[in-house]
Amino acid sequence: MEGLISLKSSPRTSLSSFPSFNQPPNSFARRFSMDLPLRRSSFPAIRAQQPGTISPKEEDEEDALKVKEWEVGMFQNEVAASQGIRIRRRPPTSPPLHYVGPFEFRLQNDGNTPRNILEEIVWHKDTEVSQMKERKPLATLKKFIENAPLTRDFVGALKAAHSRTGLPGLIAEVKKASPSRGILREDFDPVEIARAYEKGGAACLSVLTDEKFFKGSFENLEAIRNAGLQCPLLCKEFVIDAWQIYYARIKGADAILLIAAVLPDLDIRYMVKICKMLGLAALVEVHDEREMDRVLGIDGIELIGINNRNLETFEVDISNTKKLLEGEHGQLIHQKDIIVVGESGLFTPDHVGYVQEAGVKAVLVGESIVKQSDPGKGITGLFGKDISL
Ligand SMILES: O=P(O)(O)OC[C@@H](O)[C@@H](O)c1c[nH]c2ccccc12
Repeated sequence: MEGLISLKSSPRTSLSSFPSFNQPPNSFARRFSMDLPLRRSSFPAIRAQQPGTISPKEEDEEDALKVKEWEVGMFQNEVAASQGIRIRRRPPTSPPLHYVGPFEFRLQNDGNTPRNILEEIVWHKDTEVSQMKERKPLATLKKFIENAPLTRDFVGALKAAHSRTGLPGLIAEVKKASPSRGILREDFDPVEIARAYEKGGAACLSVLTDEKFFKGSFENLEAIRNAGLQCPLLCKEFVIDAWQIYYARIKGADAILLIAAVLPDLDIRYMVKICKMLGLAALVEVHDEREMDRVLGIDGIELIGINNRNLETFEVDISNTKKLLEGEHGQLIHQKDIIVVGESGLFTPDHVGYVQEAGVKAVLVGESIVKQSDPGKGITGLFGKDISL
């Protein structure tokens, strides 16, 4: 570390704040270090005379790019950490995604390995999104959106269902599998399930689009959108880049999930604005008090989801909804006229009654209804009465 001492003089960085997982690229250390042994090839002048090597200018540019990538990664993680966000974005030095040899040979827990499932999902998403972006650049998506049909009123549908039934409006989730529960339903026909949900009285539908961890897809979202149903659709994704919001809009979403455990405040502000611009509702998900505080400090949020499942450990505790709605939080939510959605782990009419009592006007339910042979009847079981009437 001593070799990096001259970094202290950089106006934008401080050595003490370097996250240990995010080491600078070698070229960076090389450039700024007085102590590192100088290899012959480090001297552009000498190397330039060797035939077949890259030019000093090329190497400089490559170095500059690596430094930039590393700096951006570092600041992003630092900003996030200062807001209590534990999920780190994929460090530039993380292990390759393709097979490079036996797993045992890779370095574990040196900061290059995801610390929990949410971090693993987010790191994988980073790679996935950069590949998708290359294939469909934002400019192309924007052109499609110009001709896309109007979105449906997601929040309005929840409010209408709540006033019609006196029960929380239901967002019924089309979910084939999850990392914590494995496959939930073998005979999985997304459109059939969506139809059954709508018939059973769901106000809105949630469609998982993550392929690797939830066995969902954007094709499912699109197919459900094209099936002629009325319910507004939530795109259930791990959004880390605004590009995904545009993509979801094209594939038929009326709303999109934004997870506060993953996104710093500035990203949430920016993404909420993009959602408004595109006619989408943003469901901003929180799991603890700190995230609730952060989200309540952001203007323009209409819909907050309280996840009863901790996405880092998979623990489910429905009293989390109650805890996060007590005291000042509850008052602020009321003043701001925000609709709260109770999410995850709801199986019985008692559970629904419990979160309603806590103050939610909507619930998001997957497992307990998707597992039933008739998911529409599953809804009747969940509420203890037929809510389709
Ligand atoms: O199947 P459950 O326990 O009823 O949960 C549904 C929904 O809340 C859950 O799928 C969920 C809530 N937030 C998420 C974020 C990503 C993936 C999935 C989720």
